[in-house]
Amino acid sequence: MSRYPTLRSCGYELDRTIGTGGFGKVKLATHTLTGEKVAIKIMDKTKLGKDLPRVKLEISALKNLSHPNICKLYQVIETESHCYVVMEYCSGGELFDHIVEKSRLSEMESRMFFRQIISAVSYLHDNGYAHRDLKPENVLLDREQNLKIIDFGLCAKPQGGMDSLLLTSCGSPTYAAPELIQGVKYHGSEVDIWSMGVILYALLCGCLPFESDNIDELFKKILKGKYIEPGWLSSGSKRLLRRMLCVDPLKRIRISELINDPWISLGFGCPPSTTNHNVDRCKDIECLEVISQYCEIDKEIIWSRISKWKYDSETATYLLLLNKKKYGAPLVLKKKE
Ligand SMILES: [NH3+]CCCOc1cc(-c2cn[nH]c2)ccc1C(=O)Nc1ccccc1
Repeated sequence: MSRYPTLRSCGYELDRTIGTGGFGKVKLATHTLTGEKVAIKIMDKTKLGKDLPRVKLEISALKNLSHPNICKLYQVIETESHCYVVMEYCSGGELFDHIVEKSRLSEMESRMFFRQIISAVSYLHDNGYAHRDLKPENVLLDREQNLKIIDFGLCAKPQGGMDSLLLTSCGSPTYAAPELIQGVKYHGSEVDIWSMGVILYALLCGCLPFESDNIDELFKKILKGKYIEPGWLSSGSKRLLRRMLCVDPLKRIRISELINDPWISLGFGCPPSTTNHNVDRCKDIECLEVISQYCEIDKEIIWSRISKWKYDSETATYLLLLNKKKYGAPLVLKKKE
């Protein structure tokens, strides 16, 4: 008997655990109607305590965000004891494992991945959010090696917009900016740039710029901002890393400069895309037709309910059908038993 009967009754068949985090675990599952694989983050509300508001924050952030490099939200299921967040399954796993597998990536492959991170983070910042916990474990790959940023449990939407200061110290020290670990007031956008610098270093070098088993040693290294520049790094990548891993947040490169940095456009001839994507909120007649025939309800009535974006079972079915269409899979729903 499944430990989570709610999920089975909501149309999901659970599979193996694919991750565990501060808030609970993430399990692979199959959406019965469409046959699509999903990742379900399972949180026990009775154990979340003071972290419950962060879960609510992550869910509301994900409901407002729609970008090809941000892990999609499909459905939120809440019971008295648990919260289930149904998300996009990223079959390529963690970027971290991809780097370890290849020991380090070529400059071109690093650039291909890093441009996608820039595109997602600039979209985040433009929408008033800072992630604040960017690290290779929170960067996944889908089946086509597109990059997907996850875990918005520490994201912030400063009340006064991205120019107002934050104070909460959060995220993983290894990737955390000097001002964040010092506990001084900081701008969310600036700490994200630092973490992106740590990720770019990991892509190009196959190791981390600041590491130590001793937390005090680690803090000292971060506050000093000194790291090894392996011989294989090009002058362009060294210059960019120095501008991102700059201890003084006021002198650190800004996202607008990063987008236009020449190293980022090398071989692409143009900066990464920063346009706002809401392709998932489009009205797709084909997908509506499939749901309409299945439910025997007029497709305009179906659309009037889906376009409220309640992230209920109808939202999940529609978004998963859109996924199937994008990958050229047949648009069918499993027959009712
Ligand atoms: N560090 C990631 C482990 C948890 O994995 C996920 C988390 C989320 C997630 C968590 N919060 N928000 C989204 C969404 C998707 C996955 C996922 O697909 N993981 C995976 C897939 C294949 C192999 C290995 C791991």
